[in-house]
Amino acid sequence: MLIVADENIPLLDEFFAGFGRIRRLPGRAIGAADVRDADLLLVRSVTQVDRALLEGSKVRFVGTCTIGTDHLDLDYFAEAGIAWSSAPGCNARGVVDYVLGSILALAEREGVDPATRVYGVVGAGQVGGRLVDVLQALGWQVLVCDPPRQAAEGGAFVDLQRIIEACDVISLHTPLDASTRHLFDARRLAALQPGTWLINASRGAVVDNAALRELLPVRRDLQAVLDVWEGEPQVDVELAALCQLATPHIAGYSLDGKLRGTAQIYQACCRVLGVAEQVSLADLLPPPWLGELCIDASAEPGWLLTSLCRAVYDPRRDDADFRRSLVGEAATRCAAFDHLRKHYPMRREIDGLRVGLQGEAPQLARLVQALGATLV
Ligand SMILES: NC(=O)c1ccc[n+]([C@@H]2O[C@H](COP(=O)([O-])OP(=O)(O)OC[C@H]3O[C@@H](n4cnc5c(N)ncnc54)[C@H](O)[C@@H]3O)[C@@H](O)[C@H]2O)c1
Ligand SMILES: O=C(O)[C@H](O)[C@H](O)COP(=O)(O)O
Repeated sequence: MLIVADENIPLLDEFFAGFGRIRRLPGRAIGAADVRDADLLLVRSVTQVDRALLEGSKVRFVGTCTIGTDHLDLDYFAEAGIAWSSAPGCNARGVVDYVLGSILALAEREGVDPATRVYGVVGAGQVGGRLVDVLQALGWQVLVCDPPRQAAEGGAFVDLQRIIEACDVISLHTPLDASTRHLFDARRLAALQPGTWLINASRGAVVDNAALRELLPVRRDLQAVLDVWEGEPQVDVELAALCQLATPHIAGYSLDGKLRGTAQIYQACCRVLGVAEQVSLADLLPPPWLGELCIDASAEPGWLLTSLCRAVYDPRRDDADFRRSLVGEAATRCAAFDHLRKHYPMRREIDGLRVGLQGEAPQLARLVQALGATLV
């Protein structure tokens, strides 16, 4: 069996060598000739997988080690009888850590207490749903907009207009499809309330990038955080310069999230091929560099919040690395975008962090648990 795989999928050998020969290629360069004799195709978000790539090939299973599926032509897969799987939720916690880190960075810069802001989460699935849980567990006020879930479940959802009118911080977590492309268009962007923080770690085109670039210089009160960009790996350099935080699509790039993505596709592959799973992610995850912290009961809650989040992840380093790369010709910048992602530094998720409290401190204990760290 021949497996064609994006070379940036971690643990390819550990999970897939048992199935056959692996042909590794840069994801953006995978072409029809490369996959013609392949049985399995394993990709990340940068490979468009459609009729043009697959017609005439032997491929019978496509796995994307990502949450997003907007690079897959699912209608064509159905028509051609090609099985497929994504990795739902694999890196959702990493994105939550990114959003929390961004909120804390902006709060520090602006001199505001994040607990006093009203949060709006647009899209409450794997990522947005986890974010809502954390914000609510912290005791912060959150409004949630998710029309498909509202239609299916009823309950306490609000519409987008209310999010725009009532929220100080708006975080976007919808899939990219025809209904969400430019969900935040020029009109909605202009309607943002004074001082709004807008965070997009979903897909670039959920926000009209050109409209945001036009708006930010005249609305200096708005603060934008962008992890995703229309036309990646090309990035609108002017827009990036106007953002408070700008990063190269790494919000979900925790090691745990990436390895989980590979493991989920391996499991899907085993189901499709009708073979028993032989490899377990638990045996392959290395221990975190930071395993345990000991906190005194006298600690101030705001300090603990920031310290725990930043001990795990602080997006300001990714922002700094990305800004340094935004120089030179477009081709150089595109290469730098991919380079930063390919050589992303080690980052773990907060649930691998054990926190000991010395003394009685119920408020601190609740905070540790709200963040998802393990209280010991
Ligand atoms: N930046 C990153 O590194 C990164 C990492 C992971 C996921 N993502 C992206 O984040 C997004 C969310 O991922 P997810 O796993 O939570 O997806 P999901 O499918 O689990 O959840 C998406 C939610 O959005 C809702 N939704 C759909 N249309 C909507 C609309 N018009 N308005 C409001 N809500 C709407 C859906 O009902 C669903 O509940 C996707 O675009 C995904 O590709 C980015
Ligand atoms: O959809 C996802 O899971 C994320 O956007 C993920 O971080 C994409 O990573 P990539 O496949 O581009 O390496």
